[in-house]
Amino acid sequence: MGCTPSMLLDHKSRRRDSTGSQEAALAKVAPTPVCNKAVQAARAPRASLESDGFSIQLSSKKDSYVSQMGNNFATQLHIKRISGSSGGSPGARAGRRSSLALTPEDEPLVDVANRSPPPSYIPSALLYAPPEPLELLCVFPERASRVCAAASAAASRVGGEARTVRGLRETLELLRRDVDPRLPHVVVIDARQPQSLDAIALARAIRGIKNTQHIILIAVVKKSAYLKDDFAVLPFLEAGYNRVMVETLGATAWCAEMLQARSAATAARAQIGAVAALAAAADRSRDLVAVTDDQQRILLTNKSWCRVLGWRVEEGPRPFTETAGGEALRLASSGARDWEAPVTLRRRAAPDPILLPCRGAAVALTRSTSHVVFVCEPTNAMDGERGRGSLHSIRRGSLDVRSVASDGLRRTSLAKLQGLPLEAPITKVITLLSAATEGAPPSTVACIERAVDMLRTSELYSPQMKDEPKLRVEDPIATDLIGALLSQGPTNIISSRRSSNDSTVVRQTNRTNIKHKTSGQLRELLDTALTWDFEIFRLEDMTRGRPLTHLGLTLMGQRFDLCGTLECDERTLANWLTTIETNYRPKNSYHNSTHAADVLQAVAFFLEKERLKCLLEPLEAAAALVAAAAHDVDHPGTSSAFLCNSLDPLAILYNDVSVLESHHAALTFKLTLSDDRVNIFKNLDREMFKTIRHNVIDMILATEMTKHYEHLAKFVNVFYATSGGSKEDGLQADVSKTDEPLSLDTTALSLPENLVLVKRMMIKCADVSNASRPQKFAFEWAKRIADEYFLQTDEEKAKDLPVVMPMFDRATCSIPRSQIGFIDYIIMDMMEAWAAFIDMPELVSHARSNHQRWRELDEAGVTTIAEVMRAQRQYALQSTPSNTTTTTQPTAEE
Ligand SMILES: Nc1ncnc2c1ncn2[C@@H]1O[C@@H]2COP(=O)(O)O[C@H]2[C@H]1O
Repeated sequence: MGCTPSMLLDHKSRRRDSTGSQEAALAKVAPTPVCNKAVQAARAPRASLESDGFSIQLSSKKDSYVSQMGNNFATQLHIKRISGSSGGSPGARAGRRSSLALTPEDEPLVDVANRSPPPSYIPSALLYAPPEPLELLCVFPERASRVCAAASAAASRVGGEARTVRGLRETLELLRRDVDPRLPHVVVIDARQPQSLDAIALARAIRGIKNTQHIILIAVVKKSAYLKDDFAVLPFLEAGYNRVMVETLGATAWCAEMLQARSAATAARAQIGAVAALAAAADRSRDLVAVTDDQQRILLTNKSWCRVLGWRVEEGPRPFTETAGGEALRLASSGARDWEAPVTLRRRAAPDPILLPCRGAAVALTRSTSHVVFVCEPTNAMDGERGRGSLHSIRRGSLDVRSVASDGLRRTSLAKLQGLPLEAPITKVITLLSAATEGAPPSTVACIERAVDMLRTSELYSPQMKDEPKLRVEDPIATDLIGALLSQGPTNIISSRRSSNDSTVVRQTNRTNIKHKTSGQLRELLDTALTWDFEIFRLEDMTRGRPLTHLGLTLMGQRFDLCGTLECDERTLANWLTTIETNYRPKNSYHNSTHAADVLQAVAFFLEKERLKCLLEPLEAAAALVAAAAHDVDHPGTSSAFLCNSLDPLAILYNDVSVLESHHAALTFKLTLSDDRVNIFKNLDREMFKTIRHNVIDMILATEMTKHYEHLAKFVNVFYATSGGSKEDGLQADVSKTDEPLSLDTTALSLPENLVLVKRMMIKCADVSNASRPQKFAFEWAKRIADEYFLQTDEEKAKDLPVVMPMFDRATCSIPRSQIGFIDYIIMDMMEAWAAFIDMPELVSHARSNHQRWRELDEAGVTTIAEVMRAQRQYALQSTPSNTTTTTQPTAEE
C-alpha cells in the first residue's frame, strides 16, 4: 500500500515554523450543515466550537440556519487556526479520542507548515526481526535437476531447509496454506525452460497472493539467455523477481546467494510486518486516515474512512481530489510538511460533503516527499450524537446503514441484519451500484437501476428468449430447440398438436453390413484417435457398436495412462469401459455409446493442448476422461423435460431437477463401485477418491444445457477482459460479428478455484463439439439428434403428453434451420471462447463453415433429413477430391 512506519508515527521530525500560517488562518468553508454540535451552536445566539486545533464559529443566525439547512445553506463557518500552544488546552487535548495521535500529548499542536524537515525517522524497534533458519523452496520441473540440488545443498549449509516442487499449481497451493508456519523466505525458480515452466507467470501469481511481498524470488536463467541481452533481467524484475541468477552448480556461488537472500528476506519481512502493523493500527483508529502519494493519488485508506465515506478498500487508488477538498488539500500540495486544516469530504451515499478537522504530514525518506498522510478527526458533534467515542452520522441518514450497524448501538433489525458477518458478493455488488447512482445523470441512474433490478432476480444466467423477437418470430424451430435445451422441469407449453404424417415406427440407424475389420485395420484407425477428423462412425462400424471400449482403451489406457494415475490394472479399465458402454442404449440414434466415444475423443484432444497440459493434474485429466465416457450413460433418448412430463421414476427421484445429469452421474458411480472387477477407483486413498468423485460429478452435471449460459458467462467473465461492446442479456445471435480477438486474463489461470470453470467448459464443448467437427461428421450428428427429437415428439403425441418441441415433427421440421439456430445460439460464443483459450481455431472455422453450408441448404429450400442427405451427396460429388473422403457413415434414407 505504499505506507511506511515513518508516515504514521514519526512526530520527532516536525519543525515548527509559522510560514504559511496566514494562508490557513481563516478558512472559508463550503456552506454545509456540519454537525449536530454545529447545529446546537447555531441555535445559541452566538456559538463557538472548539476542538483540537480548531475554533469553529457560526456567524449565521439561528433562523437562517434552520430555514436553509440542507439546501442552500448560506451560513459560513469560519475555521480558525489556533496558533502556538495557546489554543489547545491540555484539557481539550486530553479529551481527544484519536487512537492514532500524530502529536504527543505533551507537545502543543502548531498550525505551521514545516518546509525543511529532516528525513522521516523510522523507529528501529519496529524493523527488528529475529534471525530464522532459512526456508528455501525450489521450483524445478525436472526433479533430478543438478542446479536444484546445488541450491538445496547451499540452503542446508547455511543452516536452512529446502523443499522442492515441480510446477505452478503445487507452488501456489503451498504458498496459499495460510497456516503453514514454514512459508519460505526464498523461492528459487527454474526459468530456463519456458515450455516446462512459465517462470514469469509463476512470479506474478506468487506476488498476487496475500502476504508474499517479503518472499525473495530468484529466477535461474541460462547463461546464454542472460548474456544475449543487456536488459534480459527486466521482464523478471517486472514480474516480481528480486534477483536473477545465471545457472550454476557452484557451491560457493549458491552459498553466497542463500546468505544474501536470507538477509534480504529477513529485512523485507520486518519492513512489511511493520507496514502491516501500522496499517492495522490505522484500521483500528476512529480517525479517518488516508495516505496519498505526492501526486495526491490515494494509496491507503483505513476502515473508518471507508465506512464514513461509503468506500470500499478494494476499490483501489483514485485521485484524492475526487473525494477530498478544502484547505487541507491546498496545504498538502503546497509542499508543507506538517499542517492542520479543515478538509471537506464527499460521501457516496449523501449529497452533502462533511467538514472535518484534519492533521497532515508529508513523509520523506530523501529530500522529496514520497507520501502524504491525512488524519481527519471525527468532530465532537459526531461523538455527541453517538454517545461514545466512535464515528457516527453527523446528520440523520448521512452514513450508510452498515456504519450504523457496525457500531452496535442502534439495534434496529436492519442494522442487525447488516451487521452480520456474512455478506454475499451480490449484496456488495448491489450496494456498490446503488452508491454509484449518487450524483449520476438520469440516464446513468436509469441504466444502473435496471441492472440492479436484473441482479435482484435469481435467474441471472437464464437468457430471456422473449426479448429476442428475431429468434421467436422468424425462427420457430430455433425457438423450439433452444427453448427446450435451456428450460428445466416439466413443460408448460400447451402442445400445438401439429398433424404429422409419420407413423411412430422407430427408425433404426442402419449400422451397415460392413464386416468387423481386422485388428490391423482397427489398430490403424485407433492410431488416428487424436486427430480432430477422427473417423468416429467408422469406428462404430468396425467395433459393431462398441466404439467406447476400444477408444477408451486406446485413449484412457494407453495415451493418458489412466491405469497409472488410478493405480488400477488394464483389465479393470476394460471391464469398466465395457460396463459403461453396455449401459448406453444402442437404440438411441444420438445418445448412444458412439456419442460417448465422440465426447471422450474430444476431451482427449483438448487435454493434449498445451494450455490444459499445464493446468491440469493427471488426476484431473483422468476425471475428465471418466466423466466424458460416462456422461450420458443410460440416456433414455428423451429429454429431462419429457421425463418430468411423463412422471418418469427418474424425474420423481430427482424432483424434476437436473434429472438426466443426476442420473448419469449417480449411475456412473453405482456401476463403478458395485463390483471390484469394474472399480477403477478401488486403489485410490480416501482423499484422492473424494477428489476424483467430486470432479467427475461436477463435470457430468456441467453438461446440463439449462445451465449453458451460466457456465459460459462465468468462464468468459473470469478469463477474458471485458471489452466495450455489450452483449445484451448474454445472447449473441450473429456469427458474422465475432472477429474481435479475445484477450485472455492469464493471472486468472493461476487461481486454482478457477480451474473448475475450465473443466466444465472442456466437457461442455466436447459434448456439443459435433457442430464444430468437419462437415461430414457434423451433418451425420445433426441427422442423428434430429431423429431422436422426432421420436420424442412421436412418443409425446402418442401418449398425449405436452410436446416439448412441437417444431421437431419429422414431416415439417427444417433440419438446416434447427442447426443454424443451434450454432448461432449455443455453439458460436462458446467455441470462440474455448478455441481462444486452448488455441484451437478450427473449432470456430468448422462451426462457421457448417453454418454457411446449412444456410445454403436452407436457402435452397432443403428441410428434411432425406433432402439434406441427398443434397450433401450431390455436393460431395461436385466438390474436390479432398472434400470427398469416403466414410462408412450410414445414409439417411434407409
Ligand atoms: N447438432 C445438434 N443440433 C441440435 N441439438 C444438439 C446438437 N448437438 C447436441 N445437441 C443438443 O445439445 C445437448 C447437449 O446435451 P445432451 O447430450 O444431453 O443433449 C444434447 C442435444 O439435445
